[in-house]
Amino acid sequence: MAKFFKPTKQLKSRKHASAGKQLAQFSGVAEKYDLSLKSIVSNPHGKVAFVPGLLTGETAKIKPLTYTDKVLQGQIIEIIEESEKRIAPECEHFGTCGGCQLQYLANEDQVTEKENVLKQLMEKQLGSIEGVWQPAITSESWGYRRAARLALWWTGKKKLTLGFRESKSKHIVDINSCAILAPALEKIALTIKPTLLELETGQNLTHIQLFDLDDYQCAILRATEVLSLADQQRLIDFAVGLNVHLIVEYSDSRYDVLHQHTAANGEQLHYSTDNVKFEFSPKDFIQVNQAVNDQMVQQAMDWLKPTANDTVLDLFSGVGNFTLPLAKRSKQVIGVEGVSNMVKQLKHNAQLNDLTNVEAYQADLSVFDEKRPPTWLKPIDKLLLDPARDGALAVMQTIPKIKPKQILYISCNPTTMVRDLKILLAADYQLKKAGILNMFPNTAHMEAMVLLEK
Ligand SMILES: C[S@@+](CC[C@H](N)C(=O)[O-])C[C@H]1O[C@@H](n2cnc3c(N)ncnc32)[C@H](O)[C@@H]1O
Repeated sequence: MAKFFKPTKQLKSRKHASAGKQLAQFSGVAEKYDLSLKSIVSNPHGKVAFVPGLLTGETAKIKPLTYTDKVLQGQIIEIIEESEKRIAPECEHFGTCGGCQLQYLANEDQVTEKENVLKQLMEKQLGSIEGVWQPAITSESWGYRRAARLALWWTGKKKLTLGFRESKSKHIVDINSCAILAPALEKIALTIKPTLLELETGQNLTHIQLFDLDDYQCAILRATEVLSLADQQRLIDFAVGLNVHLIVEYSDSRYDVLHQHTAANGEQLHYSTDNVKFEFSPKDFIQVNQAVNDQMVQQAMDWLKPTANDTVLDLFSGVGNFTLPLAKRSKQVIGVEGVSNMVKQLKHNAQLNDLTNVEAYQADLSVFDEKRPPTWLKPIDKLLLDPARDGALAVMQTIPKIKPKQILYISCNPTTMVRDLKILLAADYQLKKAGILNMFPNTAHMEAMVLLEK
């Protein structure tokens, strides 16, 4: 049968809508959540209406923003009937700042709702998950971020906005508080501003990166041009006052340590988990919620149970967050990571912790060439993979070649995780355990850990 090209209807832009082609406002009931915890709301337009900020069961007056034939994205005008689960947001920047959008739900309710949507997705796509579900890994809902990057936006020599992006905008919210940061980092972010405003060459500064390390805090100011000597002295005075390890890093990667914290001792940035020390550079990926990371690594070891006879493959290994705890318990561990600096860092971290049974490879795991199998591809006993949001579709092709008895999949995107798990189930693996990790409380981000066995 001939197929005819049918143009799809474009999303109506806000501009278009405000020009008179807007769908009528309506009152609707929030019926259930989607994967990003937006509510799906009943509506008279015959579309699936997604509305953020609404709890299941609530009735609200909704303004349609954009729509296609089937889907409508709406905005709350007024909540008519509130859920008893709704709580007052704690942060004064709620609604403007792009972060922490779920703070109208208590932490335990956020966890329950995230679990519910993931369970429903897995049951729908993968079949029964009876007996598989495990308790969630959680942390305090505030003060959990041990690393953060804040923007500095100058609109004149003496006008500085310091904070995070506004929701759906490039503008920066000028923060007076940020309860999501570890308290020591919040203190630096808030107290450095008056010093920055005193600088004569302050407009050279574009960002501040903050790290709450095992034994001290580090601030890295990103600069486009060298700061004047007088400004460097002002920053040194600030860093000495707060005892912060302070670095200015320039666009060409040169950097000056303006104040050396005594605990820094010329070392790199570092964190510890499972009695392993991990050094990293500011550009490397690290897990930002230490409490969840500590539990996540322990649970990975408990579920995968590496033994002294096992060869384990750790894909998307970063600087070795799972590789090195695995190496402490296994015969051999192979770590594979795409960013070559992180591969170097992983090798360095293995040495730093006297682990001699680690091999580390750089590879792009989003491609798999059947004709040129990579050097890291060899038979193994167990596989751990912790991909980025795209998941690990290409890696699925390697599974029949390496034949792991067990696979531990850690995910930050349920959609790609379920897509990949379907392939593993079709290859005769069975789901044994699954649960969520609430790595980012007060946000809709969802992480999960799943164990499969042949
Ligand atoms: C979610 S992080 C996990 C890192 C590490 N397992 C940890 O816990 O810190 C995902 C890692 O995958 C790496 N990565 C992303 N895409 C990749 C690709 N196509 N090939 C190889 N590595 C990739 C990233 O650089 C990052 O280090």
